[in-house]
Amino acid sequence: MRAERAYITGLYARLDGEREQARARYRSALGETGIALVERDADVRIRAREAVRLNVADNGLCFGRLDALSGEISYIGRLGLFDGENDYEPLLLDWRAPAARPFYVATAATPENMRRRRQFHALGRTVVDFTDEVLGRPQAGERGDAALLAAVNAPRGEGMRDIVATIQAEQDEIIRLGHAGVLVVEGGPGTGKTAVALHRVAYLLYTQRERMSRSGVLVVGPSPLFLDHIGRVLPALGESDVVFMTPGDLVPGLCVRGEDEPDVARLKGSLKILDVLKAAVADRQQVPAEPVPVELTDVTVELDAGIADEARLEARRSGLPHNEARAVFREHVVAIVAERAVAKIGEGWLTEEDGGAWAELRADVLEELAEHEELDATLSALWPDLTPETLLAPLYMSPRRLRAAGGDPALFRADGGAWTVSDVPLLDELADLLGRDESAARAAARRHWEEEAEYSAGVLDLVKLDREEMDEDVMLAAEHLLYAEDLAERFVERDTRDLAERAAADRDWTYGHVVVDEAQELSEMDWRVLMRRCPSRSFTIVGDLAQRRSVAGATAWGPVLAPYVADRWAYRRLTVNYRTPAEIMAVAGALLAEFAPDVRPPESVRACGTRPWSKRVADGELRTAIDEFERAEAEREGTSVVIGPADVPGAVPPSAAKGLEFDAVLVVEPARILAGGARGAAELYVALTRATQRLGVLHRDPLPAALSGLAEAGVVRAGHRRFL
Ligand SMILES: Nc1ncnc2c1ncn2[C@@H]1O[C@H](COP(=O)(O)OP(=O)(O)OP(=O)(O)O)[C@@H](O)[C@H]1O
Repeated sequence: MRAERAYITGLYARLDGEREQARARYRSALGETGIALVERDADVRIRAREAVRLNVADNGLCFGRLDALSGEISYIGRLGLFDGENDYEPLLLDWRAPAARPFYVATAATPENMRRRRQFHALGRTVVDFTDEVLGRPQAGERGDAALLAAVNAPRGEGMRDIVATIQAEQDEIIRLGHAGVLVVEGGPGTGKTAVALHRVAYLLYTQRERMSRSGVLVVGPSPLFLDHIGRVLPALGESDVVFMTPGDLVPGLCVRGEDEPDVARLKGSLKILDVLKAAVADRQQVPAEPVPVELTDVTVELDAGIADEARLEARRSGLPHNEARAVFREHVVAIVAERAVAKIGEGWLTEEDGGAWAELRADVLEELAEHEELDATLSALWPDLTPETLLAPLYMSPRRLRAAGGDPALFRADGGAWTVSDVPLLDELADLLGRDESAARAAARRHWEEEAEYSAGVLDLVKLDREEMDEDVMLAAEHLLYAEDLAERFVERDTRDLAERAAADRDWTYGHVVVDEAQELSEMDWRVLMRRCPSRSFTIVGDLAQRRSVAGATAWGPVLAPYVADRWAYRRLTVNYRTPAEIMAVAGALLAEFAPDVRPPESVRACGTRPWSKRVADGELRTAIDEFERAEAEREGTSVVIGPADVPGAVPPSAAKGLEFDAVLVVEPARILAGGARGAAELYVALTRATQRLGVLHRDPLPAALSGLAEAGVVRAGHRRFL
């Protein structure tokens, strides 16, 4: 123990030394002069990142040691440290380094040329204990799991923690999997799917740093609460090039939380909606019902349905998106209108021989048409410039438009722009179908330019204020040389925002890797958005079909992925539940057997010695019973939650608890959760599997049969703690 303490104290000393150097480099980068601002910003950012990387390791810098059969010893930790004075010998191996792998996968039966695994337990920077496993000698059980059990039993605090010290072999295999394409990881509740996916991100960022830190990683999770819950894990591993989003945030500028009724969500989530969107765009490409007169100086011609139809055909044939095809439409209308006008004007006084005069006439007419405001207005009415929002909102609000596009009447809503999460993939799809609205882009560029020029003019004004203190000649020269707009141009420099910020704001950003959590909830249309964001198809998809709540979600992975990668995707299963103790999983498992008899529940890694309980309450007693639970939990360490139907005060619906966990969970009115919609059983299953220690159920209606394994509260059984 003394030797280990000394070694680990030495590691912290080395870390402190490196930190001090990194801070000094950061400070000097901040003060750098004589280089361009852009370069300095980049340098500062690199140095800041270096300092952050070294800052993450204050707790559990080193958590293990491996002794190989060859006698070689390595220490494993959150980051790599090298001995600067001794040929850069590794002092501490980064957990992601290939040489650290045996630490996670060696077992008594397959020792991977290792003799012993040692796991340290620390308080702050001090090692207080360690456990040893001797490998290569078959023994009962796979691993001496003291460290794992301590980790999974510990009370939960703010957010999820990383699991680097106790990654299990089946998890490690997934984290390090060399598969470059789509990987689906399935497993029951609490099997560490989220933890594994996040550690895989850290691993990919470590092994493919160059590529990943250029393009970043996108993590998609079910709710902002969930993203908060997992938000600490990657920063704790020193990673920051990661963007977190819910499906409602996938289109920049939108932050949508509302949901549609299940039937509408199903319609919008299906690929069949694509035909409706295409037809809705086509429906906005009109021909005039009555001929529209186009008045020119010398003649008036008519823009009739025939002309518009011909031009529309050409524009559609161009294969360009709607807004870009508008130029083709315009060009054809103008060409035909011009021909008619020229023929009309020249009729009777110009002959075939008057080639030059015809050409001149045509040029005059075209010039007039180019600036013709009424024609412009007519063209805009026939083929309007559209944004996804200005197409979709009026479509929802108009039964006529819906009918014309072949949309289900159920898609109607009075407030067209009250976006729901199911609208987000439709808006994203429309961005492609409509193409760029160049006028908007140009206006934005102009605004940007004007703002910059204004800022520069402000700078010049400031300079002028100082004029008394400046040499008059120098001042004049500066004013003459630095026109505001020139100055603005100098300020238009490379974007200096963080990668995560830039990526989140840019619909055309393509990520190096995408993690999809609770992936069973995503609709076919959601998958299209995600695939567009990652053309290289590098995905870690984690989910559990049995926990699916959304009617538009996946019932199998194959059909969801086939349009993008055919059958070229890898599948892995996780089988051990690290969250829910065996006693609670037994109850949840009985429910699972009822609604998904083919799915095997995961096996809990531990029992907690306490049976989950139920209590029947009379109508007026529910509130008091909830209060009682909350009071009892407030006195304990850890976290708790009440999960129930939306109308129970103080309760959160199961959907809001998705992916989260709490030390204690009180489920209220399970029969109503079960009966509440097409996926009620899955919702109740999610609710029951959130607890790491204690589960209670309060009910007024009779308990669903599947929950008969609960102990009735008030009955004290030998060996079981009493609740309430
Ligand atoms: N190897 C491990 N060591 C310690 N804790 C672990 C390990 N694997 C998972 N856990 C813990 O188990 C709990 C459940 O993990 P996680 O939330 O990733 O499960 P999940 O499969 O995503 O669950 P769900 O499907 O219910 O959302 C977390 O507290 C996680 O830290």
